Order: sequence, then C-alpha cells, then structure tokens
Amino acid sequence: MKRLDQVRQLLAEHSASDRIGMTAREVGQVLKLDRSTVSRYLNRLVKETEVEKLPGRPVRFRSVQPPLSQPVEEWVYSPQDRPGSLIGNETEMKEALAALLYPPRGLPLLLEGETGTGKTHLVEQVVHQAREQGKIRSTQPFVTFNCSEYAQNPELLMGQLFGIRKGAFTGAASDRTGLVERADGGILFLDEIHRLPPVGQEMLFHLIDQGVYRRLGEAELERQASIRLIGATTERPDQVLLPTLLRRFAVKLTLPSLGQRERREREKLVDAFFIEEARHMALDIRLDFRCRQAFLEYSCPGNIGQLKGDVQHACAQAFLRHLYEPSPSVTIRREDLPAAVSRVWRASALASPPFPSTLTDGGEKTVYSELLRKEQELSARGWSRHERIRELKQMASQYLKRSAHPADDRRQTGGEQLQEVISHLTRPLTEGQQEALESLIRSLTIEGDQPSRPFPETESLPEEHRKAAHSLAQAVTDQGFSLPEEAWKEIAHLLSAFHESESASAEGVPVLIVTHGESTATSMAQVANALLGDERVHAVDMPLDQPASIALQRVSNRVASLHRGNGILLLVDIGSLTTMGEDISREHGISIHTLSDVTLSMVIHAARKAQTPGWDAQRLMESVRDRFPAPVSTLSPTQRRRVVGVVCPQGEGSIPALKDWVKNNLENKEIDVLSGEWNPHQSDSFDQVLHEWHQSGEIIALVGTHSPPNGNIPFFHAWELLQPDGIRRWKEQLAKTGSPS
Ligand SMILES: Nc1ncnc2c1ncn2[C@@H]1O[C@H](COP(=O)(O)OP(=O)(O)OP(=O)(O)O)[C@@H](O)[C@H]1O
Repeated sequence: MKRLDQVRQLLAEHSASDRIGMTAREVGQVLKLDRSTVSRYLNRLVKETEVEKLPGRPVRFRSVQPPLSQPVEEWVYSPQDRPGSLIGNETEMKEALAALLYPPRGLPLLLEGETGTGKTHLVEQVVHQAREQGKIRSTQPFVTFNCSEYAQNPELLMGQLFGIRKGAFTGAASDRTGLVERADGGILFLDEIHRLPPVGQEMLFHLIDQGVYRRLGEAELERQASIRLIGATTERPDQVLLPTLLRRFAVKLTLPSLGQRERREREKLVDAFFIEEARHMALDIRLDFRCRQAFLEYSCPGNIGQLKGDVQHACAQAFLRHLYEPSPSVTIRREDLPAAVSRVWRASALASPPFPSTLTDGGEKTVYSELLRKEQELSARGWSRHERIRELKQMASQYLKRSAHPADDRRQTGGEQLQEVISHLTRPLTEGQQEALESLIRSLTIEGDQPSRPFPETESLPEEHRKAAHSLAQAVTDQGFSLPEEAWKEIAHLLSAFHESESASAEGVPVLIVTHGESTATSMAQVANALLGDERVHAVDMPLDQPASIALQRVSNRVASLHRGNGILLLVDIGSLTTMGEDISREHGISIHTLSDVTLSMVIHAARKAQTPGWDAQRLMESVRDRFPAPVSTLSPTQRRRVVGVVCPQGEGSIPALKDWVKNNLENKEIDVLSGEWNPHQSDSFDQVLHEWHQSGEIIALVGTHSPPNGNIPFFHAWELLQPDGIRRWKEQLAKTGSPS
C-alpha cells in the first residue's frame, strides 16, 4: 500500500474509535515514517478535504469520517446508479483519441501495461468515443485480435493476420482472407502484439509504412490496405518488438498497475464494479464498511481485471444465498469474499447489521439470470433444495473460473461415505474399477429421482452382471442414497465392461474426450485408462475462459497426432464442441465420428471396444450409440439442413436488416437463415448461440457486424457482403458446402 494510503487508513481507523485525532509524530511512530514526510501527506489529505486539522497545539489530525453516532456502516449500490464507463486514465484516453484521429489515417498507437490494467478497455472506449463524436463512421471496421491465441503456431498466426493463399503451407486448403483485409478502412487492434514472430513484425512494419502487404504464399500480388493500428503488450516493448516496428508507433502509453493508482481511483473502480453488478441483478447490493475496506486493501496482482472478477465473485456468492433467503436486496458478507480479499478483512468498530434481500431477474442474460433460470429449472424437475444449492454453487464457481476442488465435491456429496459403501460391497474389484464404479454411482445419486436421460438397455448383457448391478443399486439405496429407478442398468454396463476381456489390437481406434471445464475430460480418461490398464483414452479439457479457436486448434493437433488410419471417435459434452469433428475432419481429411452427452460408462464402453480387431471409427461409434441410444446425437452432415447464422453482439440492433439481406440474396432457398445475439463479456455466450443453431443443421457461414470469437466457421463481415469480392466469396462458400448428391 502506498504511504499516503497508509496514513489515510490509519487516521480513518483511529478516528472511527477516537475522535481526538492523532499528531504527525504519533502517525510517524506507528507507521515508522519520519515526521516531515507524514506532515506532507497529512497536509495533502487536508487539502483534499479527507482529513481535518483540529484546533490547538500540537496540531492533531482527524479523518473527516462520519462520527460514530452515525457510522457509515454500509454502502448501498443501486441499479439506478451509473457506474461510469472509464475510471481514471483520462489523460491516456485523450492522447489515445488524438493518435487514433490524427489525419489522414491515425498515428500507430502502442499501449503497455501489466495484465488487467485496462488496455483493451481503453481501446474500446476510445473507439466508442470516436464513433460517438462522428469522427469515425460506425461502418468502418474495428477488428481486434489477440496474437497469443496462435502463438504456438506462427504460420497460422500470420495467416490469420495477413491471409493465406491456397497451398501456402500444409493444411492451407483454400485461400483465406486475413484480418488486415477485414480491417481495411478501419481500425486494427492487436493485443499481445509481441507474440508476432519477427517476420510478422516486419510485415506489419511494411504495412504501416507503405500501406501494402501480401497474403502468406502470395509472391506476385501486393495488396493495399489502409488501417489505423493499435497494439498492446504486457512486456517491455524495447525487449520484444523489432526496433523498426517500435519506432513506427508514434504514440506510446503506459497504463499504471492497480498498486500505482491513487486510492480514490481504486475506490471508484470498486464502486463502479458493484454498481455494474447491481444493474445486472436489478437489485440493490449492500456492502458493509469492512468488506469494502478489504476490497480497497488487498493485494491484487491481476490489476483491474482481477478486482472486477473478485467483486463479481462476491456478488455471485451473495446472490446465491439471496435465492434461498428472500429479502429486498443482496447483502455481501465476509464469507462471500474471495480468499485473498477475505484475508485482509478486519474487525472494526463499525459493525454492520444483517440485511434482508428479494428475488428479481435483471432481464439481461448474466450469471445471475442464469443462476435463477437454473434454479427454476431444477425446482421444476423436483430436485431437492440441498441438491439445487449444490448444483448452483458449482455453476457459480464455474462461471467464476473457480471450479471446486474434486475433494470438496466428494465431501459435499457424501462421497467418502459412498466410497466406503461401494468398497465394502465390491471387494473383488480392483482399485481402479472401484473408483470408476464410485464415480458412476456418485453421478447417478446427484441426478436424483429424475434423470435427464434414459438409461441404456441391458438385454444383451450377461444375466450375472444384471443381477449384480441390481443388488448393488439396492444396497446403495438401502444405505440412504437416492438413485433413479433404472440406474442399475448403467451399473450393469459398467460391471460388464469390467469383466469382458478384449483381444487388443495394436491399431485400434483412438478415443478422444473433449469437454468443457478444467479437468472433466482428463478425469474421465484417467478413470477409464486406470480401469482398462492402458492409455487408450485421450482427453482435451476446455477451460471456460479459453477462446473456442484455441480449443479447436488443440483438438485438431491432438487428432492429427492420434490418427492411425482407422479414424477417431470424439466424445464431447455440449455446445459448439459437437461441430468440431466436422471442421477437423474437413481440415485433415480424417474420418471423425462424434457422439455428444458423454458419460463415464460411455467412455469405458468405447475404450473397451476401441481395440476390437477390424473396427474403424464408424463401427465403434455405432456400437457406442447402440449401447447408449439417447440423447446421443450423431452428426451426419449429409442428412442435415444447412444454416447461415446472422450474429451480432448484444444490443446492436442490426440483426433484422442483415437477416433480410441474407434471405433476399440466397439463391438456394433450402438454406435456413437463423439469427442471434452474443454477449462479448461472457466467454461461452457465442458457443451457446452456435450450439442452439447446430440443433437445426450444419452452420455453413456466419454474417455479422463484428468478428465472432470462433474462427472455425467462415465469417462474412456485413460490409464485405456489399463489396463485389465479398459477394463472390459468399457465393463460393455456399457453393462449396452444397448438398451432397
Ligand atoms: N479504467 C477502467 N474503468 C472501468 N473498468 C475498467 C477499466 N480498466 C479496465 N476495466 C475493466 O477491467 C477488466 C480488465 O481490463 P482489460 O481486459 O482491458 O485489461 P487488459 O490490460 O487488456 O488485460 P490483458 O493484458 O490481460 O488482456 C475489463 O473487464 C474492463 O472492463
């Protein structure tokens, strides 16, 4: 904490209990600072009317805080409050705006600052203001790209930026437009610009300098583009950028870390973030003195970004409690604070009374409305209160990227006890088998009486496995755990898998699990591999905050490395993952069969059958699908309708006109046009839109006003469709995906 803040805080705490104030010497003694330094700070605080000088000698100083008789015990943030879109950074804002608007096409601007200091936010605000002021037309593109997304693959990174000519490198199956081309006439914001390899930096330099560039693999044709360039980096620019490129950035700004900011600014940030949450919830949020104080003091290495995330974390926890304790507003308590914040929470003379809260949906789709929707859905499905709270807690922590530790999970579900029951009942099983069985039964008990899916049929299973599963399910129920009536069927499949030995073939079909979450896929693969005694199941975890493009790249790399000639079985959970197989299959020409709604027993079955001699991915997929019939969906592009999606960020209002345009310009009336909005601030929002559309058919192209965060489906910028080249590309794309005869 800065010294000025230490002085301010000491006086605030002292004045709260003792109104006679402190002398400069006393303050110096407590803080171990010399008196003249303390006097300087005290006079500054007096000037800023935060501290008052009391009459008499020696001069005593007292914080201008409300007297104890009327303590400010709590802050109330209301949805009617206006949070302010940019806090601090006014000077940087002015300079950045001046750079952006400098004639004729702006001065290249470079922002430097630690992660979370607000570089992206500043750029967004600058562009917003330039548009508001009419200095930049809203039709001029604003393309943003984070170079770290493709940092592991420099070719792809540069291809993404400058475009690719067909055949430029292995896998470049068609010509591809780059972001430079999309940003032509507008603004290109390159975040983490230092991730560009030197040759890419050279190309960028050439573009800024001469206004020309080439697509990758294009030797003859030189293309022109006029862009306003903004770069951002978390590194020291002189250590990571080529001097030639660095010199071309005429304006360089450094954003301060949170620790370097004035306390006033931090207060404004904390208040703004709470107001933002109150607006999302459409409810007042109450926060007591000590909690707010903790937010002002804790060490926050992730800067403003982390501060905002931690405020959201506390709000989500409080909102969750509020769902079960209806009252007119949401109150943040110490137990809601993230650990780092809670650690600096201190008992204070100012106590806060408990406050009640109510239930209202803010309308907008936020973590709160989602929690609320989930709660209603689970109630309607008859989940018990205990189970609902558990589920919602998990959901909240997922949203906040704080997925619960598996050990906690086990404790919450009475897992230890369950484990004991199972190990007692199933002594002959190996440790790995017991673990698998326990996982399965735990997931079945969580589902309660009304499972979300039908159970697999068991006619083909040996009678002894059916009977054993029956008794096991009965025994588990007798121990007080609630299992769905037909849960034994799934257990029977698992028991059958344990006992069936397969003659392994060296080839086999690789099974790859891809699911959302930090470790879900890996855990399933580990259990299955432990059980079957080898490493035939592979996994890719998809943390919720990871961009879809990176996930696709990771899965694609994994598919390429696993492929042995018999295709791949992809087992996925939900969302846009179901479309991945198709994209990757096209990219590598590998036969990929995808099944969704993966469960542990499905993985075990697939792993067991994967080594069957002579089987390929299709045969394996059919076997798994037959065993686990619904709601498993196989994705066969040949039987599906084709869909063009019109997609814009929320609140843009351009969807109806765009949708009409697309419909009127589609020669093939068999293509469906769907539209939807996504929330740029919610990492999986775009995936959800894709997932919904995917139910209706294969998405062959996207049209919108902003590039969506998914680079796998061909995207057409609205303005591009009005250009002759855009229309040509559009027609080509539709023709390319024509229905197979
Ligand atoms: N000055 C500000 N006023 C209000 N909110 C801000 C401010 N600066 C940043 N934020 C908020 O903090 C969060 C993090 O900011 P941002 O993503 O711009 O940081 P960054 O420096 O680009 O981080 P990174 O280097 O990790 O990409 C954003 O949600 C943004 O809305």
